[in-house]
Amino acid sequence: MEQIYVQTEDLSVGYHGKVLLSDIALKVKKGEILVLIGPNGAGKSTIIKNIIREMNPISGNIYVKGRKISDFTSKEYAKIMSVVLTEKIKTEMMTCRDVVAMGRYPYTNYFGRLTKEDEVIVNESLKKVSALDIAENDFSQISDGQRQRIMLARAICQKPEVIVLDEPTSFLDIRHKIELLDILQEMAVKDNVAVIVSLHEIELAAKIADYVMCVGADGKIEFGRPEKIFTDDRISSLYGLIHGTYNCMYGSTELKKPEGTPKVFVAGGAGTGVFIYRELQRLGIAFRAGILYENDCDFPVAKALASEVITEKMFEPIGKDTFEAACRKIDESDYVIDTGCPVGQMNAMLKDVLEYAAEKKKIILKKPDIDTLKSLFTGE
Ligand SMILES: Nc1ncnc2c1ncn2[C@@H]1O[C@H](COP(=O)(O)OP(=O)(O)OP(=O)(O)O)[C@@H](O)[C@H]1O
Repeated sequence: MEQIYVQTEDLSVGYHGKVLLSDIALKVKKGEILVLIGPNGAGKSTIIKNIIREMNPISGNIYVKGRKISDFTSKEYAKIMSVVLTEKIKTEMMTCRDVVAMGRYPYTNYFGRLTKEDEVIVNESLKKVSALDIAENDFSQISDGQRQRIMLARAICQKPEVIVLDEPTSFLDIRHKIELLDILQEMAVKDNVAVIVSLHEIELAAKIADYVMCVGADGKIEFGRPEKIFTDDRISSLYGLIHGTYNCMYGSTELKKPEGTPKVFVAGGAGTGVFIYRELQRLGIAFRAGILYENDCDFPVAKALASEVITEKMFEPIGKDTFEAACRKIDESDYVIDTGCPVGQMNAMLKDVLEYAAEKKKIILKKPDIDTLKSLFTGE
């Protein structure tokens, strides 16, 4: 039977009696990953601090296994829940192995002595986060990313039923970010752990979340499946994106489009345009792009950066109307960039577009490198 593991009821959280967030309706089952996303200062850590009992709710309740969290003893809670926070823990003369072993304390005897089995678990946890090589290093003298992995190993070592992590990827390089997410996924799927994690990398959140909680700067909270939450408009308004755009499907960001009247037409497609569009953006040169299908991999970047995109319906040959629309835009341009898009039956008219540009004596740049564009448009 599916079991709701962590759940809130009429929960309000905040500081010094002042409510920061209210009506927090959160639930996670065993084997599920809940990801908290939202802008800086919205309150993700505050929710997490209430779940891990570092703070008390202003009102309402949090339940784990159907029991109010305030009813658990510290040792009971430590056996169920492990926590990975970003803040530095103070340690004196402790090796990384010692810190990881602290995760076994809820299970050790009064003197905190580790059994052989505990030691095996400590080793396995160090191995899981690829940290065996730094196991004997002084914990206070390792990098931020290494420290984050050691703290994860400590949490794994605890063999929890719930793991709560606040921005665990913030200091990790891409390899270790992926490893961390892989570990969380494995804990959820194989070990049936309930995972609650806050992330700033929304592209990663979209990949591992079973459920997402968006915490808005205005205190608005939304909870749902990733496919409902991750829409370009929602993410744009959640983070107040004004200097660029975010594409949920590809998990990519683009900076803002160049302003001004476009004098460049980029004839691209099949991924040949992306670097040209971005270079024009860096140079601040407004441009038009075409003729692209909306399912072309150049399209999302062109849509984000070009002043205008001439498109054709998916899976249709480029039609006469679209060709003529492109020609009109070429008339208004001084330069036409041929990005070298392969031409086949469907987009055969792209060749005609380039021929039209030649007839109209436009300056045609064929597969220009970035230095050529730079010297042409900036004189450098
Ligand atoms: N100890 C505190 N006392 C009073 N206000 C606090 C305290 N800690 C945090 N806040 C405030 O509570 C709000 C939410 O902070 P919180 O750390 O929960 O946000 P967050 O969503 O985790 O942000 P970030 O993404 O930047 O880590 C912020 O306005 C912050 O300034």
